[in-house]
Amino acid sequence: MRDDRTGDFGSGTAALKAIADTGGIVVSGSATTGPADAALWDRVKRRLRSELGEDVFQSWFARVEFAEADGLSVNLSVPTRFLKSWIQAHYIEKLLGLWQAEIESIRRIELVVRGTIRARPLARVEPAIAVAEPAAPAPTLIPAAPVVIAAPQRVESEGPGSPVDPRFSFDTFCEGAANRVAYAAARAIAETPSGRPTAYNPLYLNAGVGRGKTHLLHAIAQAARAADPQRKVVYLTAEHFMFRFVASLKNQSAIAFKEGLREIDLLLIDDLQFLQGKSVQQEFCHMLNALIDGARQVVVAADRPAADLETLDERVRSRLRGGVAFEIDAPDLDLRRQILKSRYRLAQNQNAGVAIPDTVIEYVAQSVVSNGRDLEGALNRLVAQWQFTNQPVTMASAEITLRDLVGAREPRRVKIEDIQKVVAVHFNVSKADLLSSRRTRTIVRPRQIAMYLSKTLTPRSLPEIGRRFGGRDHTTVLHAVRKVEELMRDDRSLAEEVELLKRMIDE
Ligand SMILES: Nc1ncnc2c1ncn2[C@@H]1O[C@H](COP(=O)(O)OP(=O)(O)OP(=O)(O)O)[C@@H](O)[C@H]1O
Repeated sequence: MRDDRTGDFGSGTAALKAIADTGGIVVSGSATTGPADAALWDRVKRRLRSELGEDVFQSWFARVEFAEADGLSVNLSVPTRFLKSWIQAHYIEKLLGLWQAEIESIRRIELVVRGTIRARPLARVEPAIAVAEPAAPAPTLIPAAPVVIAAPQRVESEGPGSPVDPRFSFDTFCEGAANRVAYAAARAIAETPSGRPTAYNPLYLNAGVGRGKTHLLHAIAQAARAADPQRKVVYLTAEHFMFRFVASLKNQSAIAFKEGLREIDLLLIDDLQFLQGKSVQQEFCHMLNALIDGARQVVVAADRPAADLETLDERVRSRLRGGVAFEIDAPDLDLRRQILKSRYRLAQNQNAGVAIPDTVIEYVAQSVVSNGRDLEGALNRLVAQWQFTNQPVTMASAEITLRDLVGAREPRRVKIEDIQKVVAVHFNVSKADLLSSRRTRTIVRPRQIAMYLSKTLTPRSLPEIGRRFGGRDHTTVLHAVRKVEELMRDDRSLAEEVELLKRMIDE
């Protein structure tokens, strides 16, 4: 903690000096914090800034805070796991060196993620960290109404139906392994003329939240009406059905209500799990029987299999069991990519100039694995971040914005084989190419990146990494590591690509 100018220890740093003078043995208390330590940290930051440049400093260190220090270690706190692993991988030696210039006895820099921030409502977006602003602005509050992708334009369906959202069409529905059968059945129903119900009657769609049940029902309703405007198509949520039924009893129009329902050609019932009440369920059962027996098509969607709808009348359940049930699974990676890309195209049409790098879209696809709604929510947040901060969306800022959707996960032990596999697939080369002595550019760069990742993600030594890459010398590995670091400093998109690879390896 010597003052650069005087060579003396600054005033107020007595505690740390005492520790340093005892060769790292803590004299009193296990750690010290105070204005003097903050001054030391300021000095380390000044050095970082001048050695790394303002841009790099702002990207990675502007939100790092000094927590505490003892004679052996310095604890710094960072806002995210991402930042922790980034600094750990790239700057830990530099930090250690700078701290040792202040206190010789320091042996370790500990990075701690600050208290996990509670899940925020979708409307709140934190500022990006990877921006060259002098200080991070306060969180920006986005108006609660959806501003990014236009709000649904609801239109009333004919007769007793619930509103249908024109955006939820077959054109905007992405098909994948998780929903292929349900999608095919939905299309067949929409295209089959009235009076000739399909083999799936009733069709029962079961899926966890946000997996596209409502979207498919709305798509069927719209496509069926477009194919035959005379066809009586009604989309109804179970709640809407209950509301209409109870209201009709009250105003003594129950008979007209029941007759109206029985004339339907195609009935689509959503969220059946919410159907409550004995008389409502009885009426529902009568309607189901009348329609199916009268060769009309019925489609029902719920968030669980019919057998698990415990509050549902056994007669309704049994009638549903007489049809065909399909489940929509959680989207796999390919479907997640499709959904994101289609939503991103929509967002681009509605927000001129919005730019989210491919690597960030891929990051979202890899890390938000739950359902279509969360994917949409993630994309909305990124577009909102871009709108409200006026800063480009980067991998680092996306990680912060989406941290509660992505969910915390302990890093797992990475193997060199995993790295070679992921890098080979990503660059479309074979693992044998990576280990070979071929020196074509298309192989050399992936090989260097794989070596760099092996050095930063595993505890393996340079000679060991060299051995695992076809028996190369440790100096070759060192050269590769330095080369990739140098390239990443000048080429942000390469840096993001490498960051993406890290995440894929950590999957
Ligand atoms: N395969 C998909 N293709 C395109 N968009 C999808 C797909 N799956 C889900 N989505 C989108 O995700 C959001 C949620 O879907 P939807 O409302 O249909 O889910 P749900 O299964 O009805 O969920 P819940 O039971 O919570 O109502 C919608 O905006 C929808 O467009």
